[in-house]
Amino acid sequence: MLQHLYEIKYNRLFIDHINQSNKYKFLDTLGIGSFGVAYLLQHKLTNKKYVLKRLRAKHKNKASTKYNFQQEIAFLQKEMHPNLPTVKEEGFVKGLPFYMMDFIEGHTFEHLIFNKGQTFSVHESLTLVKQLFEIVLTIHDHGIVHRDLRIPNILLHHNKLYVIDFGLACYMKESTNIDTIKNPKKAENYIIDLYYIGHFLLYLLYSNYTPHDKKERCWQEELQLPLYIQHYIERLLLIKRAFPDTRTAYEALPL
Ligand SMILES: Nc1ncnc2c1ncn2[C@@H]1O[C@H](COP(=O)(O)OP(=O)(O)OP(=O)(O)O)[C@@H](O)[C@H]1O
Repeated sequence: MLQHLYEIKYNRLFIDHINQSNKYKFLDTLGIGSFGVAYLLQHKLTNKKYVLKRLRAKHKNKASTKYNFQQEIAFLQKEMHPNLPTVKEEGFVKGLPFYMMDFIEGHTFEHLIFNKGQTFSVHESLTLVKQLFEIVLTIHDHGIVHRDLRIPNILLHHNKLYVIDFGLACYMKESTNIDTIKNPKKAENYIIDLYYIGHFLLYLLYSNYTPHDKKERCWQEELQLPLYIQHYIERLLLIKRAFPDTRTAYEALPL
C-alpha cells in the first residue's frame, strides 16, 4: 500500500515536472514496467513527440537497479544505429533518474499481431528479421547485447523496424563456452539475442497460422516450414548446433 502511494506521489511529481518545464506538455502514460515508467510528451513549439522514461519509485534506493538504469541511458547515448531512440535529456526529479528520447511512431509487433491481427508471410517475416539483424549486428559490434528482443520491444513504422528498451542490456561476455549454456535467456553474450530473434521469427510466422484441429503440436509440425528454414530457426533456438557468431547467423538467413 505504501509503495503504491509512493508511486502515485512520483507520478504526480513527474507530470508536474513535465508541465512546468515550459517546453513540453504531458500527453499520456505509455507503460508501467517492472523497472520503469514511460510517459509520452509533446514539445509545445514543434509539436514533436518524446518519451520520458523514469525509474520506478520502488527502485529509488536500489544501487544495482539504479546502475542498470544509468547504463541503459549510456548505451542509448552511443547512438549505435538510426533505428534506436536517441537520448535528448537526462536528469533527476527528487532523486529519481529519468531520460528523454525520441518517440518512435508506429506500433510494437505485439500490438500489430495481437491487437490488429496483422499477418506476415514467410518472405515478409524473413525480410523483417534481416532488418532486425542489421540493428543487432551494430549493437554487437559495440560489444553490447540487448537481451530483451521481445515483440513489445520491437516496433514497425513505415516498414522500418525499430528496437527500444535497453533495460536488460549489458556488455558482452566473450569467454562463455557456447556448449555449456543451459539457459539462453540468461546468457550475457550474442546467443541470447539470436535466441530471441528465433522467437521473434516464430511470432511472425505464427501470425499466418490457423489451427486445423484442437490438438496442440510443436511449432515444427504446426508451421510445416521448408526444412532449410526450420533448421535455421532450430539453430537460433539452440535446438541444433549454435551459430558461432551473429554475422554467421545473419549471413545464413534463408532469404
Ligand atoms: N522511444 C519510444 N518510442 C515509442 N514508444 C516507446 C518508446 N519507449 C517506450 N515506448 C513505449 O512505452 C512502453 C514502455 O516502455 P519500455 O518498454 O521502455 O519500458 P517498460 O517495458 O515498461 O519498462 P521496463 O524497462 O521496466 O521493462 C513500451 O511498451 C512502448 O510501447
